Amino acid sequence: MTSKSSSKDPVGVLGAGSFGTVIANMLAEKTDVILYARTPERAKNINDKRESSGQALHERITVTNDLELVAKSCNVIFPVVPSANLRELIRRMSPYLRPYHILIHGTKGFDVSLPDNKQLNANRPLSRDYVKTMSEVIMEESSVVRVGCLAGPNLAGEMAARQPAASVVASHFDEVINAGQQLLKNERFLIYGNSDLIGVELCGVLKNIIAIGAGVIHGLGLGENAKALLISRGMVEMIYIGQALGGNTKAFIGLAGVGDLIATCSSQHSRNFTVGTRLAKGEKIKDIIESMEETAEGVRTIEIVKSLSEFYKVRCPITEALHNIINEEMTVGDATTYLMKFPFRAEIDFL
Ligand SMILES: NC(=O)C1=CN([C@@H]2O[C@H](COP(=O)(O)OP(=O)(O)OC[C@H]3O[C@@H](n4cnc5c(N)ncnc54)[C@H](O)[C@@H]3O)[C@@H](O)[C@H]2O)C=CC1
Ligand SMILES: O=C(CO)COP(=O)(O)O
Repeated sequence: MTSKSSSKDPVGVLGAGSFGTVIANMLAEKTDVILYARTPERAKNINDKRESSGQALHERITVTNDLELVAKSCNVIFPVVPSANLRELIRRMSPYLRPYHILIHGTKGFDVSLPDNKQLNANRPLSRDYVKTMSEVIMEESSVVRVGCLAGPNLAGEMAARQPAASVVASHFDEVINAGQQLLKNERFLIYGNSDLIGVELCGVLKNIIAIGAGVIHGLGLGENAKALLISRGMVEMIYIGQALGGNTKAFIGLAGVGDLIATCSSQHSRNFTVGTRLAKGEKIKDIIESMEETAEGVRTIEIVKSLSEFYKVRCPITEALHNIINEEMTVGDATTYLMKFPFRAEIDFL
C-alpha cells in the first residue's frame, strides 16, 4: 500500500460542526485543509463568512461540498460527523476512496444496521453483529484499511479557546498514529498513541452515557460525593460492556477513558452532561433534543447499550436507570433510589 501523498497535500476534514471545525483549525496551523460541509449552501455560507459553528476559520481552510475533491486532494482525512450519519457519508465517498487513504475519525458513537429496516428497540437484545464502531463502518463501506480514531478529553469550546489539552490517536497501524501525531500535535495539544483501536473507540462512545448520568446528579444537586460514586461505578460499567464488545481494559484507564470521563462529567459545556442536567429538572428528552443545536451522542448510545447489555447479559445499572428516565418509566428520584439499592458485589473485580 503505497501513499500517493506529498507533505504538501492538504488534509481533509468531513463535518463542519463544533468538533470538525476545531480539528480543521488545528490542522490548518500546519497544513492546508479542505473542510467538507454537508450541503452546497452551508459550504458557501461558511466560505463567505469565514466562520463555522461560532469559530473563525483559519485562512488555510477551503470549504467544499465535493467529496470527490476531498478524496482526490487529500491522503489523510478526518471524518467528524455524528455517528448516525457516518455510514451514509462514507458510502457516498467510497467510489473515490483508495487503499492509500488514511482515515482518522473523531466520532463518539455507534452505528446500528438492522436487517429488514427494523428499528432499534431498547427492550430487544442486540448483538455486536448489528452494532459497529466507526472504524468498522469505514472499513465495511470503503477500500480503506488504514483507519484510526481520535478520542480523549477534548471539549470543543476549550480547544477553540486555545486551552491546553491532549488526546489519543488509536490504530493498528503505526503510520496512522504517526500521521495523527505529526498533523495535530502542537505546543498546546499532546497526542498519545494506542494500538487498541476498538478499546479507545469504545471509551469515547460509552463515557457519554455516564456524562448524562453525572448531569442528572448535578441537576438534582446531590453533591460531589454522589457524582464521584457515579463516575467510579460508571467506569466499571464501561469496562464490563467494553470487554463484552471486544475492547481491552487498559484503554479505559487512559486518557480516552477516565480522562474523557472526568472532562465530560464535570463540564457544563458538555452536551451530554447538559442533557442530564435538563432531565433532572423534569424536561422531556424529546424537548431537550429538539431545542439543542448540537449532537448529544449519549442519548442514542443509552438505547443501544441497553440492548447490547441484554444480549451479552452484562449488568449495566446506570445505563438501565437512564434508559428508564428517558422512556419515562422512572422518575429521576426513583432512578437514584434504584441505583443506591443496586446489589453491587466486590468493588474491583474486572482486573
Ligand atoms: N463537540 C465536542 O466537544 C466533541 C465532539 N466529538 C464528537 O464529534 C462528533 C461530531 O460532533 P460535533 O462536531 O460536536 O457535532 P455538531 O452537532 O456540532 O455538528 C455536527 C456536524 O456534522 C454535520 N453533518 C452531519 N451529517 C453530515 C454528513 N453526512 N456530511 C457532512 N456533514 C454532516 C452537521 O451538518 C453538523 O455541522 C460527535 O460524534 C461527537 O461526539 C468528539 C470530541 C469532542
Ligand atoms: O466528547 C467530548 C469531549 O471529550 C464532548 O462531549 P459532549 O458531546 O458531551 O459535548
